[in-house]
Amino acid sequence: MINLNLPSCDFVIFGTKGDLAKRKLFPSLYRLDKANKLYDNTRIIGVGRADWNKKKYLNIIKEYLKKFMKEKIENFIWTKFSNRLEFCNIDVNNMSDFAQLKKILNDPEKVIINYFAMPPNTFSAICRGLGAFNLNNNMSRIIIEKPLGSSFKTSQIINNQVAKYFQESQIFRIDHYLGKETVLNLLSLRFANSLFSKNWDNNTIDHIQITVAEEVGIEGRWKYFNEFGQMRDMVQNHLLQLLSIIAMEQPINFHADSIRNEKVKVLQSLSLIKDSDINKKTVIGQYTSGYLHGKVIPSYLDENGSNKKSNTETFVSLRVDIDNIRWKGVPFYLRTGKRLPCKCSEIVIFFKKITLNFFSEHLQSLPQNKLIIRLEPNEGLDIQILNKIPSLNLVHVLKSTKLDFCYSKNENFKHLPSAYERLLLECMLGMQSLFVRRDEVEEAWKWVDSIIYTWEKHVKYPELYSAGTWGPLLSNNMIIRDGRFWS
Ligand SMILES: NC(=O)C1=CN([C@@H]2O[C@H](COP(=O)(O)OP(=O)(O)OC[C@H]3O[C@@H](n4cnc5c(N)ncnc54)[C@H](OP(=O)(O)O)[C@@H]3O)[C@@H](O)[C@H]2O)C=CC1
Ligand SMILES: O=C1O[C@H](COP(=O)(O)O)[C@@H](O)[C@H](O)[C@H]1O
Repeated sequence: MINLNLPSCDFVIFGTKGDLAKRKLFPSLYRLDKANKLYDNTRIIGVGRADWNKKKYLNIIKEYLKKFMKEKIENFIWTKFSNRLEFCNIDVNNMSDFAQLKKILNDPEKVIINYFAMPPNTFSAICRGLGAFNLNNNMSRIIIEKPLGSSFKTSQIINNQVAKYFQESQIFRIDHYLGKETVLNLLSLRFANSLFSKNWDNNTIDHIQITVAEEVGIEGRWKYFNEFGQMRDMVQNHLLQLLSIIAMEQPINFHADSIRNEKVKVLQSLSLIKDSDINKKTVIGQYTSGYLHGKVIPSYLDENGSNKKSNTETFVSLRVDIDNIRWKGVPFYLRTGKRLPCKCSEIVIFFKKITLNFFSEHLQSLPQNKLIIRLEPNEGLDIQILNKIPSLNLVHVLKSTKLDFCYSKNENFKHLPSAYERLLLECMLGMQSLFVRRDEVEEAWKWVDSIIYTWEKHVKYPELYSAGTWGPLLSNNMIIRDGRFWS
């Protein structure tokens, strides 16, 4: 149940007809309602450009839920949920339209959560509209989506526009990876287990791999994606957030700023990749047609339908070094791409082999210890260790074996709330630790900009890879050159 000492709230969803609202926000709000996590008087006000009456609006939202939720709509929950719904016809470029919203938001005691599920070039107009009607007062919060800008400079412009109307404590920058259960578990794994907390540095770890592989292609977002590419769409935010959590020092407590302070230090310590290393440490790719699960997949260029040429990357792999005492000499290999063989996100920690002991000769030919953190699917962990094979043999023969923990096989771990459910709830409660602070976004952009700038300077084109494969061969070469292999 929600904490009744906190003020109740209303949600305002700008962009109620958009893809994000349909696929993620309404289903998550429905599930929060089903879990009794919304206040009785919470309303959900959809903002969009349409002449819809309430009946039409309710039908539309019900259709979204039917289409995008795995579970069936329950009549009782739908009745409760639909009573919360209202529609407000606003073109955010017409400031006077906000007067209608002001009329609806008539309870000064309530927190208002404004979700900007809209293109970033509308953020400034929304802020102005809210400001004009004092809807940016201290009861008001905003949630803004990634990517915030397409470079350090453009992210500053957006952050500055928003900061004219809202304090940092009112701004919730969402990165949905931070709401995934398995990502939240990284904190527990690292800091609640002495097994790992004491063995998490360059004395014990050889290298770390972070893979975020997607099966999907561009899914009707070609125009947006072609401007951004995988580096800006995925690495700048999701992958660098994962890396920061894996690499950060232990925060002094769970407070938002304690966690964000540690993450930002990691981002500030990312080594810049020298011009002369750009081909050694970075690989970009673009998919051509291929096969996935026996189906023919069109190339990136054909997905667009207009035969437009493009050098946008749909795949990136990088060797990242962190310039601090804990991580000196431990490379982080990052890889992410569209149209890879499976949807699979995982972090693999490769521990160093033991050198000087009585097994040492034998050990050199055996795999090193690994901790495999499966973010999705098959959420869970594997630990790979060496065990003696039972036998009467007088010498110890060792074999790499797995300790496997899988969420779905454990009664207490079966229900995984979705990332957006978690993040909407945290915002309702005013908790910012799972949201990204301005300096984190900006530090991540500075580092990503430096790489993109070098790619452009050296006119680096993406290597082609067939859909359904693990990206360009050069990505394998990048890691093999260091004497290692992708997991
Ligand atoms: N879709 C996704 O999975 C993800 C999206 N995001 C981010 O979320 C945000 C929204 O994305 P998405 O839902 O895909 O975008 P869409 O283009 O699907 O939706 C945007 C919505 O904004 C509305 N809109 C645009 N201009 C105005 C205006 N002047 N007044 C009122 N409404 C307006 C559009 O209304 P109309 O229909 O009338 O044009 C549309 O419903 C973006 O910032 C995106 O980068 C981030 C991660 C994932
Ligand atoms: O933010 C984004 O994330 C999705 C991948 O999210 P996931 O939760 O399904 O792993 C990605 O497909 C999209 O391009 C990007 O904008």
